[in-house]
Amino acid sequence: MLDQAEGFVTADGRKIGGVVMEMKNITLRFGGVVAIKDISFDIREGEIRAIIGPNGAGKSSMLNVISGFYTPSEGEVWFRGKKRPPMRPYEVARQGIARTFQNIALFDGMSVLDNVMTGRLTQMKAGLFSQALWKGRAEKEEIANREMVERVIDFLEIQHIRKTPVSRLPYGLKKRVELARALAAQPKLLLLDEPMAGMNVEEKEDMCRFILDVNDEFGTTIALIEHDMGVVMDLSDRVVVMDYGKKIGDGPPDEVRSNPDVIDAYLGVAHD
Ligand SMILES: Nc1ncnc2c1ncn2[C@@H]1O[C@H](COP(=O)(O)OP(=O)(O)OP(=O)(O)O)[C@@H](O)[C@H]1O
Repeated sequence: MLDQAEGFVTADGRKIGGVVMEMKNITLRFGGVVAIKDISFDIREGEIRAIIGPNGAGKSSMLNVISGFYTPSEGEVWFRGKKRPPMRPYEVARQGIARTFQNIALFDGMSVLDNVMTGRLTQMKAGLFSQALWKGRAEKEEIANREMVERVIDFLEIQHIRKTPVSRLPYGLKKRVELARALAAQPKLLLLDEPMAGMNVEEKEDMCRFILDVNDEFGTTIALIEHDMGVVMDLSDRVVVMDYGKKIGDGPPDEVRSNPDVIDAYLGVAHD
């Protein structure tokens, strides 16, 4: 085991680094509904962190707090050693947090390539004015953007559909294009909202492999919500379990699997 401040080594020998994101005593209310009740957990550099729980447990709300879509009613969000003030989602994206959505959010009429290019928008520094003044700098940036996009397209094996409009793609490939767009932003933290939802077994296997490869090859820290327990247990280094807005478990998959509260609340319950 390494020092906890520096990180730790998982049972299968993966090295996990220091804390990248810390959620401290987060509470989120919607009027009278308390979606998240005083939850704390952290996300460490290089890990795959899952958030699971039955329907309505508060998982999406939590992901939306991390991505800046919701500002918590109470508690603090710390990212890379700094307390994060309330921010708009685009500002959070600029800090290096990218996400995919439960219901695919791509530009249907645009090609795969153009969709993935939009992932670079948060990275672009040269505005219209500086593009006019410093053509060279804008050109350099454009080349770097293209290079990153090509690398991601190659990596996720979607070269053959690069010119295809997204509307013509089957569901599993659309999900992969969404992953590509998020990855094109070179995020420090990648949030995946039910990346396997609605997929058949083969598509799930592919997506699983790509998530592991992204984590491994790009070193990307990943936090995901997923309903498929098999997937969660196979993929994740650590799992947070939520139920009725509370945290009822937090630890490596094996530990969480044998936690009686988790078995009661989630694993023993049939889930679609
Ligand atoms: N915008 C909102 N306004 C009011 N209540 C909300 C809102 N979003 C979520 N909630 C409520 O907060 C609670 C947690 O919902 P959330 O969608 O975060 O759960 P979840 O674990 O992601 O569920 P699922 O697995 O069904 O997606 C639920 O009771 C839900 O009805």
